Amino acid sequence: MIEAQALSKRYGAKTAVDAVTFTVQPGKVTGFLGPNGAGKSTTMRMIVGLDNPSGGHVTVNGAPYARHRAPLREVGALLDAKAVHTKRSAYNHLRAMAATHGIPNSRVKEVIDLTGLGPVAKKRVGGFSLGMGQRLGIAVALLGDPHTVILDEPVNGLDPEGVQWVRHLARGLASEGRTVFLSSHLMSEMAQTADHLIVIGRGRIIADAPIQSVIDGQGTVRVRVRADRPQDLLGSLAGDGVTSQVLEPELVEVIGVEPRRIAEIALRDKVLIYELTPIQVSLEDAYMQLTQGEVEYHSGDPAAGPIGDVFADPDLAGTQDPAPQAPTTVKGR
Ligand SMILES: Nc1ncnc2c1ncn2[C@@H]1O[C@H](COP(=O)(O)OP(=O)(O)OP(=O)(O)O)[C@@H](O)[C@H]1O
Repeated sequence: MIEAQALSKRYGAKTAVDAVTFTVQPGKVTGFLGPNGAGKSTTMRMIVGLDNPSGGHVTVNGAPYARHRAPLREVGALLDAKAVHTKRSAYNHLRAMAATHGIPNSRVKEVIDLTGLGPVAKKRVGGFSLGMGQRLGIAVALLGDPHTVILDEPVNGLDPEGVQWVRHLARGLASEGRTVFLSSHLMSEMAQTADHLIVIGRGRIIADAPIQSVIDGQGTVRVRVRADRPQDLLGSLAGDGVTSQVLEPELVEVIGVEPRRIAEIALRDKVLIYELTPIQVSLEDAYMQLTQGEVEYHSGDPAAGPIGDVFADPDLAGTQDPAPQAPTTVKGR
């Protein structure tokens, strides 16, 4: 179990983590989500004693990380796979780590098999691909057979088989009663892996709940509608908080209006509806809504700026796919 109490980290004038209090429970996979720069890695680093808190405290399995006599057996962490720059082979790197922590060689072989590193175990780590480095980082995290596993972006660089493997690994560790805390920007993956979510924005917790509650809590209704006069229907549906997107000439997606209300308005306006399908809101939808206003580093409009200028080059005109129609917010119902 991980317990953080008013945990804070400041770097000069920047507050990276702002008095967060949370508990990561054993027997579950807890996902840690948040926009770039929200404070996820800093929080994870403080949990394993790599950064000192500016305020508050955090314990793992009842004690601060540094107080554990055999920390690798308590907590295994993958924090920065690239940090392993060594001329050693993966096998020797793991053996050295095992030796300094009193872990038998048989466990080294086990984690090599578990992480699929067998074919490259004798190769120098310096020549590893991102994905192999990531697998080695996970092997290190699992070396001490720890009760608590912390994985920062574990699927980064992994191929689809590797992504699926991490999912099964995380679920398997949790089903054995271990505490599993992992971050990822891949919402579809997180949706399949996590039981519980902690969402952080600008250093503060903005959600801490079972995953389904996070999705349901946003109260978003998304409905696909096929109609003979969709533009007329959209005009009548327009209102605050209502967003629509034309997908095909007679197919629109409406966000923010219940299906029954759409049908009532269509009936009143004599618009023929021949499909009305509520769509399951995704974790990504819920996350985007939850973190609106918490994103510090915004992406630019790809149609503008220097890249947009390239597309505007007459020599390139007509060589690009047409841009998809952006969602429109319609107001004034
Ligand atoms: N060593 C440091 N010195 C100064 N500022 C730092 C340091 N480490 C992190 N920060 C800042 O603290 C904030 C939180 O960073 P952190 O890496 O924890 O975010 P994150 O949620 O892990 O982001 P990402 O998703 O991009 O990995 C950022 O604004 C970052 O620039």
